[in-house]
Amino acid sequence: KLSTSSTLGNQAHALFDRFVASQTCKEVQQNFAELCHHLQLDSQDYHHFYNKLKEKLNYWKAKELWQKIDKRASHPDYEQGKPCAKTKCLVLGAGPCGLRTAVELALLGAQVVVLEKRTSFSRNNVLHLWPYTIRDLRNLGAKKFYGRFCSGSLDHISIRQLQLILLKLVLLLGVEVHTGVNFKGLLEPQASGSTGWRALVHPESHPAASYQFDVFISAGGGRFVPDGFKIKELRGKLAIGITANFTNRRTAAETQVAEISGVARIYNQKFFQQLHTEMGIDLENIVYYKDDTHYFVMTAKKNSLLKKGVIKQDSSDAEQLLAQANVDQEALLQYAYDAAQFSTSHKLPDLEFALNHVGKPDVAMFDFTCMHRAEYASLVRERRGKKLLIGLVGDCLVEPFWPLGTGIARGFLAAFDTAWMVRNWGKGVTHLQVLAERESVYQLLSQTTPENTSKNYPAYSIDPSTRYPNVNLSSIKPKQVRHLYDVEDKSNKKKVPLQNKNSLRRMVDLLSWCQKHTAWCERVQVKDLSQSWRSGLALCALIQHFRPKLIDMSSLDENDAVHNNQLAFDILQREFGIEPIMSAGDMASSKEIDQLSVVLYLTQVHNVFTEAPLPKGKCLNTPRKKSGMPATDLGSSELCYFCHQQLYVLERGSAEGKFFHRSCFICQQCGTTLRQGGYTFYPDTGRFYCEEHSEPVEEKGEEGELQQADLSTGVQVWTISELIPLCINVPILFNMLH
Ligand SMILES: NC(=O)C1=CN([C@@H]2O[C@H](COP(=O)(O)OP(=O)(O)OC[C@H]3O[C@@H](n4cnc5c(N)ncnc54)[C@H](OP(=O)(O)O)[C@@H]3O)[C@@H](O)[C@H]2O)C=CC1
Repeated sequence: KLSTSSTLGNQAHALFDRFVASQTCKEVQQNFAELCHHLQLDSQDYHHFYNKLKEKLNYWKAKELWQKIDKRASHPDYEQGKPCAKTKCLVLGAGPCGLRTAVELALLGAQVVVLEKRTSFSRNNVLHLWPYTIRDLRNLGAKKFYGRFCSGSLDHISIRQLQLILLKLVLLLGVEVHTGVNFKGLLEPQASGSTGWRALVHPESHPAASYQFDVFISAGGGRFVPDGFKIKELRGKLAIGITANFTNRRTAAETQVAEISGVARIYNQKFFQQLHTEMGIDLENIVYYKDDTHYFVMTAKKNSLLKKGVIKQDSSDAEQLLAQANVDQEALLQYAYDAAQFSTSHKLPDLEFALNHVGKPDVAMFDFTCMHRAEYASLVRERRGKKLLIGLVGDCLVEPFWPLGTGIARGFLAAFDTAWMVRNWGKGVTHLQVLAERESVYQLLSQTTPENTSKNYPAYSIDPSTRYPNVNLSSIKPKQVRHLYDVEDKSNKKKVPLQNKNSLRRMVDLLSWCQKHTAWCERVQVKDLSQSWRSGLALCALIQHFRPKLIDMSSLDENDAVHNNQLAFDILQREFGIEPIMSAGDMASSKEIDQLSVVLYLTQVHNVFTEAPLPKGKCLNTPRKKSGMPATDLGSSELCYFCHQQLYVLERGSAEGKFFHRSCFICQQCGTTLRQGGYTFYPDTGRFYCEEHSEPVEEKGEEGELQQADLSTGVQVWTISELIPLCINVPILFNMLH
């Protein structure tokens, strides 16, 4: 039903009101389309869209919003949309960070297309907002879109409400947003030179497939990192996060219950002790926020989860520990319910779980033991003379530890920094300078807190110097980021990254380290970093030297190389999470053992046993692309199980005895990236599915062809998981930041 203004005859005003008040992603899109239709506006005319809308909609409510947007758009940084007037951007992901970046890119004058695979915004979880984010969103008209936005002293918002606000805003700015579209990879410009960079999407026939762009922003969340980016794994002490959402009926009783903006164990020992004694629930911390739901996020101790039967069986491997099959869902619901009740003194009446996007009680348990951070934030790829700037924002840049409440603040900082980078790009700054400046700024991101960022919030802009005091935009020099420029050479072969000068030195160091710690075993003679490892005895000897309880070498037969290697691989994977370099069979029988693979593997072994990386450099892991490498005989198991392309150790994941590129490990039906312990495997067909698609669906026709096409486009894969043992003390960090 249209509101009163329509009865007065002004349908456009009513349509605008309806658009502003929309409460689902679908409603926003439909109401926007209707508004455009009614005003005869072409939403694809991105350059003039906003101004034409302003001209045609002479409505006081809209004008209030235009004032805010105009004020922002008049900032000198945007130069009235000139810097990026010729820039075309593709943003992957309509999470808060993708959408916030899209706003900035549109203000810079760029054409912006956003792709999002979900069709609804269904995340109840609530984000903590730093003061600058509240101000930023208010200045963009957040309160016009969502009246409750940060009223009083509130400093948080549910993810879905934030997405709704930003979606409305980007649409008004002429951004195209396509939901229900899955980004599958980048398509290089064609040989004929007739096309630029495009995206491979599903459904394949979607119009977004023909969009050509020169900037690609990946904001696909924690699980989506585009090819080419190195990822650091930050391994901390075991940290198990639980989120729970309960329906908020907004009754007087509910309104009165106080929020908990961060009760950390060392500050409120009595509370946690009582919780433990009375309920058997042992937590490190707990946060409670009210929004559309009553949202709780807590870090729980493993023992209490085991005692309460939430986790069925103990395991030293966090992934196994929290694998779906090892979690009793009912017990988890009870645990979260009890924690919520106790921490609010049982004052929330009729507590009922809110439902998540699949209609189940919205409670989830997450592993924060390992968190990921991209080693760099940007790169430039050039093919057939066409350059593409790629940037990461949001969780895929720095995965946040949710209870710390830093995620969205750092997410927005990165969105601004990325916009600044695109501005430089649009203004024709050389690609190495663009990258060097972006990386100089990125250095600061992980250390930012509300205390060490500028307090002059009104001055905040996309210019990093307005936000980071004393930032040095040229702390990284263009020559230091050459490796982030990925260009094919004239003979059309991919460039091989330069070998690190220190590599040789470090290989010698690694060899002597191995010799020193295997010298005790007469049966082992380490002469090199390849053939000497064939029998498996050298590896077993290393393990016995450092962890004598894990292995008994006296029982091993030198001639049973398969068994020895398997034993060593299993121990190192189980105890330290080091993935095998190849199958034990191939290690024993392949013609030549690849030295680089052995070096990379032993480097990880060295790091876990000494708890320090090799000196003189961070790691030996030189990223390699699939093509353009010197030919090495890596044996048959070195092909990816899924795409049959060559597979190097750093790209490798394994499950069910299969080896594959991590990026190829996707659900056969929906293409979602699969996680260890979060898939279903069908031995008969050899196929893997996500948990939602656990029934094998017969593939036929176009669907089947698409799967083939996805894999055969040969997007380069050189994502690297580097093991960096970092001791993150969660409660202490938590306290520092709250
Ligand atoms: N407190 C909490 O519980 C949570 C908080 N956050 C917070 O949200 C904030 C912002 O996160 P942000 O970085 O924007 O990421 P988000 O995860 O919010 O958004 C990314 C979006 O991109 C979609 N996507 C991923 N891969 C593809 C693809 N290949 N094609 C199309 N769409 C894709 C994702 O869908 P899908 O999700 O289906 O993969 C998701 O909707 C952070 O502050 C983070 O801390 C995020 C998650 C939970």
